[in-house]
Amino acid sequence: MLDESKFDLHLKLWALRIPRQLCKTTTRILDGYLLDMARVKPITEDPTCEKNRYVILSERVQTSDLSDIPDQTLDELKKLFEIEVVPYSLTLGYSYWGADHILKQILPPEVEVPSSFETIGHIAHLNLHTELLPFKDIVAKVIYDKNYPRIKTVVNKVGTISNEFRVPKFEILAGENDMVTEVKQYGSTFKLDYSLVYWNSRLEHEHMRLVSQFQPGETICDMFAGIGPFAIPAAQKGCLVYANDLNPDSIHYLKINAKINKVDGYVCTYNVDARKFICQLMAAQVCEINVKSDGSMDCSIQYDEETMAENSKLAGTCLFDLIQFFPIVFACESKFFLFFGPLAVDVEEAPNNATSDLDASVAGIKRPSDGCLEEYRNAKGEGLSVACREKGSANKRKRGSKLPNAKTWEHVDHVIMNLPASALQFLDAFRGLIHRKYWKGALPWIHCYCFMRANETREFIISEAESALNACIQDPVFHRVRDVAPNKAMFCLSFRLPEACLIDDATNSIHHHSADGEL
Ligand SMILES: C[S@@+](CC[C@H](N)C(=O)[O-])C[C@H]1O[C@@H](n2cnc3c(N)ncnc32)[C@H](O)[C@@H]1O
Repeated sequence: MLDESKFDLHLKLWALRIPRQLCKTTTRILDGYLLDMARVKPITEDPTCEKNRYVILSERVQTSDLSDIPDQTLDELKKLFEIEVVPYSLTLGYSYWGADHILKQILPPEVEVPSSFETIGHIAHLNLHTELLPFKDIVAKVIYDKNYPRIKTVVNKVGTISNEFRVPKFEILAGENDMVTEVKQYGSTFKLDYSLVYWNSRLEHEHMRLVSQFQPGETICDMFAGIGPFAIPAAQKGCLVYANDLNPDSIHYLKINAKINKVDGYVCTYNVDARKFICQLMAAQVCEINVKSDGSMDCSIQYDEETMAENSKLAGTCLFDLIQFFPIVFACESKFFLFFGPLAVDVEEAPNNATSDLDASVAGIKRPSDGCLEEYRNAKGEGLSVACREKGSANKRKRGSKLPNAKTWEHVDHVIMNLPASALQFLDAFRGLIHRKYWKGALPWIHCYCFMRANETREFIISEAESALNACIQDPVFHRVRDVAPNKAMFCLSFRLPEACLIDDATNSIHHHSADGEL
């Protein structure tokens, strides 16, 4: 328990009783001799007469004869009114002092007073050093008292982050047990449960820096989107965003945030592993699903029409994962055909070498109706999210911005990879992912976040990225995001995906660079 009376400071001061209408002139004349303490006004009510005021004098004025004030100043006052000096007692208590003043008195001198905390909506995250842990409750109470009502919950991280969703465990030290909050960043609103999803307020500038590089109308893929701090502002700017996260709670809040910010028609959400996400989104593929009489389904996937071996890339993909990705669905009796890759452009352009099942069904096939999707939902008993590009409103989106027409296997402008601990290791997913014969325009920019330790160099990071891609990176751009520890910094490595990563359609093989960078 904190004894708040311990912080009371009793001051014995002097005040002048003056007519109310002379307050301004008197304070001007007494400049330098008035009480000068933060958050305490030197003019106050006279409890005995409402026509008068007390002008409280500074501690420098120690006697009632006012001998500490120059005669000249007093003479000036005497011209205005008859000087009347009264004793004035002032008590500055717990509520007056700031957290820093109180904590300095409570904590042992050898312990450093915590100077700041991260604010996430109404939550204060303390992140206390080990030496402060024995005092955590009292520190939290002071932080809570001094910042209420802006702060309603004070938490501290327990242990180190070990889970793949990058969400720390928290203990609530003071205030309400409520971890659902709202944060505003550069005009976007984010709702989140801080105990379930990743959030770092310190990345605010980085989110904006990267989004400022996107142009309205561009297509963005965010492989580790969290609750949307890149995705939402990008969509607000006029981009079409494909946003993925492995944490189902992140996707839950990402969807909510897209709605809150009125860009739900422009943010397509996915909840799969990032490697699977980028493969399914950017590879040109054909998929056939057979619904069996017992409601279960069979699925066969073709890459590039004939490369059935590539099926292994999607091994373990469940149908529900797959169906999230495909904007065009055809139904034919008990079969559903999901067309993507070149087939999705237009049914009439279906290549001759499509499988016989596909050939048979292409004749007379109609665009999917809501009924068809509904049928799938019923068969599967789960929600379905497809074809998000035309629905919804976007009041906050940049006026006049046009959504891109190209499909994601034809063109993507930027790929964001913000999982600094391991994003570099996901770069291998781009090997042979894109087919030159379908791709339109420039290859995407990859923005890959990473950590660099004091004993590592930029060249080392680039060589890691190049060996994952199995290709040389041209003109890499490094941006130092922030220092995360004394010998560890977070960087963003941006580069255009090298041509050498593409599948060369003539040979149906991936271009490789030799060691000296030649093709
Ligand atoms: C460092 S956070 C970044 C979130 C967000 N982009 C931001 O800037 O706040 C990394 C995110 O990647 C997600 N994640 C971790 N492993 C993943 C994986 N294998 N595939 C997809 N997402 C993953 C986590 O759930 C987390 O939300």
